[in-house]
Amino acid sequence: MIASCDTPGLLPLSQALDKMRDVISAISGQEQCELMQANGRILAKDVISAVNVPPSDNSAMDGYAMIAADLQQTDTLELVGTAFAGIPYSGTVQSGQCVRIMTGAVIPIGADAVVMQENTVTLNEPAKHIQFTQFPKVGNSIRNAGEDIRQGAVVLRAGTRLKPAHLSLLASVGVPRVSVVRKIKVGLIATGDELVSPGNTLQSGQIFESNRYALHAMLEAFGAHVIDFGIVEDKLGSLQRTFEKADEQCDLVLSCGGVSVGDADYVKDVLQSLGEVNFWKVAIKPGKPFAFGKLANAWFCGLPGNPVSSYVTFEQLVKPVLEMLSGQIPNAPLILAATADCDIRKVPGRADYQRGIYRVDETGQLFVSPNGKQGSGVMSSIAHANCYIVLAQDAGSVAQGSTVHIQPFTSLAY
Ligand SMILES: Nc1nc2c(c(=O)[nH]1)N[C@H]1C(S)=C(S)[C@@H](COP(=O)(O)OP(=O)(O)OC[C@H]3O[C@@H](n4cnc5c(N)ncnc54)[C@H](O)[C@@H]3O)O[C@H]1N2
Ligand code: MOO
Repeated sequence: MIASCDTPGLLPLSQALDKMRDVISAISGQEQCELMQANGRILAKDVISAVNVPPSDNSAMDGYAMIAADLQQTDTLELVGTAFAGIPYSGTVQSGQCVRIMTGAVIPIGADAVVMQENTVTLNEPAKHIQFTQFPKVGNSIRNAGEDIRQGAVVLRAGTRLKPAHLSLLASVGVPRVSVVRKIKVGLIATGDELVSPGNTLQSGQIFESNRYALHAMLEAFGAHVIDFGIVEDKLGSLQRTFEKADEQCDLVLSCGGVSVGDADYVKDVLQSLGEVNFWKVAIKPGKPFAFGKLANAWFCGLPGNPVSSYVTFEQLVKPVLEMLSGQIPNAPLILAATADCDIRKVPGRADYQRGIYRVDETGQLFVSPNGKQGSGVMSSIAHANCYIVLAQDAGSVAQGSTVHIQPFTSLAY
């Protein structure tokens, strides 16, 4: 029997993700990575700080360090020395004395406050006495030892995807390299007799293969090691052989196309013969015929061939699989409320991921409208959009002025 476009009993997206979470566990391989090369890698172990950051109390300003209580009695102190960042003052500050101090220099023993130099007057040349126009509290302009990170504290948790700020944070605790999860190996397969690579001349009935380019780029952006198996013809034997080869080498095999109910849609049959289907058909639009299962060795995701469907299912279903496999702390997509700028058509039965353009008006309010034709073959709808308009599975059409949910594309980036 041929399934109709909105067959009842499709698996809601949240349940599909739960089913994946139930069976997938993180791979165990890890490797050492120099900090300079670690951007985008996923931490395999918690990092504990061996030091305080900053290591010592130090000055936040160029100025003078003194005993704050002295400036309750007098406005002028004797200048007894200098503290530079990296070259501390070797003496002890006594009552009535002050020390010239630079930003980052260790607070001299005895001193308990710093006054920035703009709030002082140098009385003689060379300077022997400093007059103060600010009367500080204890701790003024002092950065305390350990105020950023305490010795023994967890700096970053296992599963953190390292971003530039994390790298500086790790360097600040003196870590030169980190244990990261090894790259997930992903095999990429496009299926379809009609597909030819860009650079060739199209014969009658052929189209340029395009899905692999976005999928490859998104996999690389995640930090996966991609093994590209190219375009495979719609023949059971060819598909079977390619899947077997990919299964031997990969943690995850991704195919696109051939997963629906047509006479040349063999992907599910191959999955059934080489492994097992966990689920097939999800209640999202586009992307309904998405299939998930296990081959002998690798996990398997069968993405629909329509270009927008393959893109959307990658972001909504495959990306979470990559996070699960790499033990990454899940990165829930940002959902914002926006006002529909126009009526939006929607048929109940599947959750829509319409491609939209949001804008912020002069009062800061967010508005959104669908971007052009919403067909699952219309790649320009996604290429020129900046968000998904997410309409719930049971919802119908939405009237202009209603509140809808959006997922900005920037929040889906790694
Ligand atoms: N009778 C039914 N027909 C269809 C149903 C259904 O429920 N009943 N579902 C439709 C939906 S929804 C989708 S999505 C598609 C998915 O089908 P397949 O995954 O089998 O994909 P193909 O048939 O192989 O291709 C669909 C479309 O996309 C083009 N394509 C495929 N691969 C690529 C590629 N790598 N680069 C560019 N374009 C590609 C292909 O030429 C087709 O035009 O099924 C519906 N049918
Ligand atoms: O579910 Mo399909 O709408 O063409 O992607």
